[in-house]
Amino acid sequence: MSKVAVIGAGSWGTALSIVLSDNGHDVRLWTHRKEQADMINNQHVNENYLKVNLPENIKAYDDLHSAIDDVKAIILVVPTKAIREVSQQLNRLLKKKITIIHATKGIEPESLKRVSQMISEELDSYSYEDIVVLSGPSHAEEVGKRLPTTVTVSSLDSSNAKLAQDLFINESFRVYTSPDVVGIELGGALKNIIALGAGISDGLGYGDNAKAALITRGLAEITRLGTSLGANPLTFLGLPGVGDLIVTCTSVHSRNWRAGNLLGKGHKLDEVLDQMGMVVEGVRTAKAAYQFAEDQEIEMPITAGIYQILFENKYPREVVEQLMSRNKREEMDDLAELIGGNYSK
Ligand SMILES: NC(=O)C1=CN([C@@H]2O[C@H](COP(=O)(O)OP(=O)(O)OC[C@H]3O[C@@H](n4cnc5c(N)ncnc54)[C@H](OP(=O)(O)O)[C@@H]3O)[C@@H](O)[C@H]2O)C=CC1
Ligand SMILES: O=C(CO)COP(=O)(O)O
Repeated sequence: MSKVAVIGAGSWGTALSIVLSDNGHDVRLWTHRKEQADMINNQHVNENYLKVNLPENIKAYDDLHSAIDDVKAIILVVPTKAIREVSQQLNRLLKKKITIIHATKGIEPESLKRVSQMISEELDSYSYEDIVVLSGPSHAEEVGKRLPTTVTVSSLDSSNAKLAQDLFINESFRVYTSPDVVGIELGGALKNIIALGAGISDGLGYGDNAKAALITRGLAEITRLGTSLGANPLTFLGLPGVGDLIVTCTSVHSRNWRAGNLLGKGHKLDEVLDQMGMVVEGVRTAKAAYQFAEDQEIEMPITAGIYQILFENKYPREVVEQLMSRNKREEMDDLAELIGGNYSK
């Protein structure tokens, strides 16, 4: 078994540490807060982030240098906005090339860069091909209780993806591989926008019909943007696409759904984000996707509506009216366009 470092001691970093510990690995969980490291080491809990008891072979560190010393792999799980800063810290410390797996779901607003691009830009001796992404329908709250979960790992270097698969796979955590890094990262990031929308819809008191429509038409938008950036459309029908979209739009565990739900009930964005205490990635991702879609003239009406609610103080009900009164369309034309084909009647 191997020494592995999990960088980021939030809910997802903690849950992934449990999987790795169950697989017999020597897990070093890094946090930038000393008091949190002390709590994990002395009481074996990480109470603000995951309400479970932690195995004793998860050791917390607040010193990054010691955390990554002699490890076989680094799992990077900080929010997207911290990825560059933490990668820069790693860059100063890394003495040799170690496999890096990230499990972060977001994109950078100004550049629309994906997480693997950001990481490889900050690490001198790494290229984009070296980074692995892990994504799929996987709430930390369920993984922490060892409930059955499936995810996908991907890297342009398939040996890195296989290494990640072997590190994580067990009887309650099934790991697939895929070659489509772009699709997997974009699926994981963009579903958070639609989950905000599903939460808003529930907060407004709408029903399952509205949510099913958001999921389905949301998937069409994700696929449209994703394929324009080189993703394989099939990926969006898999675990990192429709799978993650379903779980995030329908689960009370979802931070994005919960934030959306409060917005739908009339709370202001700042107040909602203060209340959450955990990262709500969909907010920054909505800004990134909206700006890109505008620049590239990609049709993303749900994303545009959510952007207006988040950043232009538009009332959610007005956005729903706007979406429901769009021009009449043929659904099959849209669907065919998503896979690059033409539908002829
Ligand atoms: N939670 C989940 O179920 C899942 C989450 N993800 C993704 O994983 C990523 C992390 O999410 P999650 O664990 O939920 O987030 P949380 O908000 O639970 O935790 C984030 C952690 O990162 C730390 N952090 C934030 N900024 C920095 C920084 N600059 N330097 C060091 N540490 C920092 C936080 O520290 P502090 O305590 O100081 O805030 C906290 O420990 C997100 O991209 C999310 O989308 C993916 C799948 C499932
Ligand atoms: O990505 C996730 C589940 O797969 C977690 O989503 P939330 O950040 O909305 O909780």
